[in-house]
Amino acid sequence: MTQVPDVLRKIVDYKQGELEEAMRAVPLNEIMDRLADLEDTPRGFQNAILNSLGSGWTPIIAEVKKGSPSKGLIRADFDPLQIAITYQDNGATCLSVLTDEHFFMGHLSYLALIREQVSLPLLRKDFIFDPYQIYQARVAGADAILLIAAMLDVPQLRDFHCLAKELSMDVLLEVHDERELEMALQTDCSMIGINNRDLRTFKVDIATSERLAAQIPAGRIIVAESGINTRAEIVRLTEQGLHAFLIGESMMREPDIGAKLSELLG
Ligand SMILES: O=P(O)(O)OC[C@@H](O)[C@@H](O)c1c[nH]c2ccccc12
Repeated sequence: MTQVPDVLRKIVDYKQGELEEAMRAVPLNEIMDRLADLEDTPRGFQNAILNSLGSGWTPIIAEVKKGSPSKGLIRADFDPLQIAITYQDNGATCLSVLTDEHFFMGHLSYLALIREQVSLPLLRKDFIFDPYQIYQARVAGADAILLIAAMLDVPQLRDFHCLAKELSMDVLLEVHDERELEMALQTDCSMIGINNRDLRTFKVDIATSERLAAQIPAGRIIVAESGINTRAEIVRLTEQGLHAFLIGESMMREPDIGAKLSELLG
């Protein structure tokens, strides 16, 4: 992990401690028991995106996000369930739920809370570096997980993808530059997310999506992530080959979240 950006390094170091604590509180064998007791199967995250695409609907993965290290508190009146319902009522295809507590003000329990009343597929948005977190995601109610190329190596990406698939979850594999895209293309993850936010500087440039999308062979679903604010940007990115859009902040900042989502959908 020599090239891991500083922020990411800091986050992973912190989360290592959190993970050890979680494993003491709920050991893996207990998670496995819960897994065996699960009655519902995951909702197809990737399929939902394909279905939207097939019917000419812009696939938006709407993010339930209270804050972030770069922006601090984004939304003070934060009711994760109400936000998820609003996203569903206004045409989101999938939801992304931040489950990191310390840096993003999220919580693992939001997945189950939302899952009970909202039928859209849910992505666990977190920093995954251990198989325990993948089992934990499934038991908590996730239908898909995020894997970040900047903090993993190719064998880990392959193994974690495999494990997610065994648990019937989909994977969104996030890249930010050519080196990470190269890694992603060495796996058979079919959904690649291009993060427009540079984790070294926090600068956002949606041209990153356009540049990297052009280098992805046909057959993969390409998701533009971060910094998307307008319908015009979505239209432009669609013309450049982007298939789906992961959007948080620009909706979280609006008093009327549903109206903003409708505007983004065009
Ligand atoms: O709020 P934005 O700029 O619309 O971005 C959403 C999402 O892409 C961003 O939250 C994100 C992308 N990759 C991540 C990895 C971890 C935590 C968060 C993220």
